[in-house]
Formats: sequence, structure tokens, C-alpha cells
Amino acid sequence: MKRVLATGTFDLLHPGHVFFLSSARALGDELYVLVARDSMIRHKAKPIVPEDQRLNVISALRVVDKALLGSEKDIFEPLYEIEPDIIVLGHDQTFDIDELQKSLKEKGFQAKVTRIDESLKCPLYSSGRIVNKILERYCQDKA
Ligand SMILES: Cc1cc2nc3c(=O)[nH]c(=O)nc-3n(C[C@H](O)[C@H](O)[C@H](O)COP(=O)(O)O)c2cc1C
Ligand SMILES: Nc1ncnc2c1ncn2[C@@H]1O[C@H](COP(=O)(O)OP(=O)(O)OP(=O)(O)O)[C@@H](O)[C@H]1O
Repeated sequence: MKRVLATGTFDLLHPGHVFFLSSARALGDELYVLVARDSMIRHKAKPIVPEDQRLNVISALRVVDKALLGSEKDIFEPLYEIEPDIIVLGHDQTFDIDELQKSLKEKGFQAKVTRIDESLKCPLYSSGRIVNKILERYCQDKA
């Protein structure tokens, strides 16, 4: 059994998330997903949807075998429990693969890190675009 781990914020779900998770699942036999904690998201605007609600929705997807909330302190902490064989990064996740692979090895993890470079383009292919569209529509109406 090859256990694949994917991670992300997954605010305001869209088909790009489904594409990413389905592609990740296809790399192994089961898919675990770590949902980023509200407190850990510092590289972009805080999510609209609270972490428990983001977890609830990700858990309900058919391609996902198990979803968990991440740690609020240390991104490596949940890996001791999950024991992934493969860690999948998405096309725009800023982690450097070689650096992440090195840190994992130093901490004794066997997981191989790989990236899904492909991205899905559809009318609203990112959470940020959904937020911008809502802002455009409702802020214009008020102006
Ligand atoms: C191996 C790995 C473990 C992670 N563990 C956690 C974690 O425990 N808690 C957390 O909040 N974020 C964790 N993250 C980070 C996020 O889930 C997410 O990848 C990062 O915030 C970038 O988010 P985005 O792709 O949604 O922008 C981890 C990322 C990786 C690659
Ligand atoms: N259109 C897409 N095609 C392929 N993968 C995607 C797509 N959108 C998001 N992903 C992947 O899904 C995972 C979670 O993404 P995230 O929660 O950051 O969503 P996002 O739509 O990219 O958000 P934002 O617009 O805030 O950057 C990441 O690994 C990301 O690369």
C-alpha cells in the first residue's frame, strides 16, 4: 500500500482542487490530506472558511481516504502519525523540493517528495479568483 499525502488550504473549493487531489491519489493506493491551520497561513490572506469547515468538506471528497488538520506549531509533526510514502506538492506550492526532501531525510522520514506541475484552467481555478469575483461584483454594485 502506497500512502500519498497532499497538503493545502482548500478555502472555497473549485475544480483545480479536485484535479490536484485526483492526480495525487493516482500516484498511490490511498490519499491522506493535511488541511492547513488558520493560524499557519501567513503567505496569503487568511481563508474565508474556518479550518474545521475546510476539513469537513475535504473529508467528504471521494478521492480522499483521510483528511486531518495540520499542526499549529511544526509542519513535520503530523507526519509521524501519517507515515506517508509520497508527499505531493501542487504547481504553486512554494516549498523547494530538494530542501524539503533534505529536511525530511534529516528527521528520519522515508517519504519521496514530488510535484504535480500541471494545473487545471477553468473559469474560477483558484480560491483567490473566487474572492476577487465576489469583491468585484458586490463592491461595484455599492459604488
Ligand atoms: C509536508 C508538509 C506538511 C505540512 N504540514 C502542515 C501542518 O502541520 N500544519 C499546517 O498548517 N500546514 C502544513 N503544511 C502547509 C500547508 O498545508 C500548505 O501546503 C501551505 O500552507 C501552502 O498552502 P497553499 O498551497 O494552500 O497556499 C504542510 C505542508 C507540507 C508540504
Ligand atoms: N487550478 C489548479 N490546478 C491544479 N492544482 C491546483 C489548482 N488550484 C489549486 N491547486 C492545488 O491545490 C492545493 C491547495 O491549493 P490552495 O488551497 O492554495 O488553493 P488555491 O486555489 O491555489 O488558493 P489561492 O488562490 O488562495 O492561492 C495546492 O497544492 C495547489 O497547487
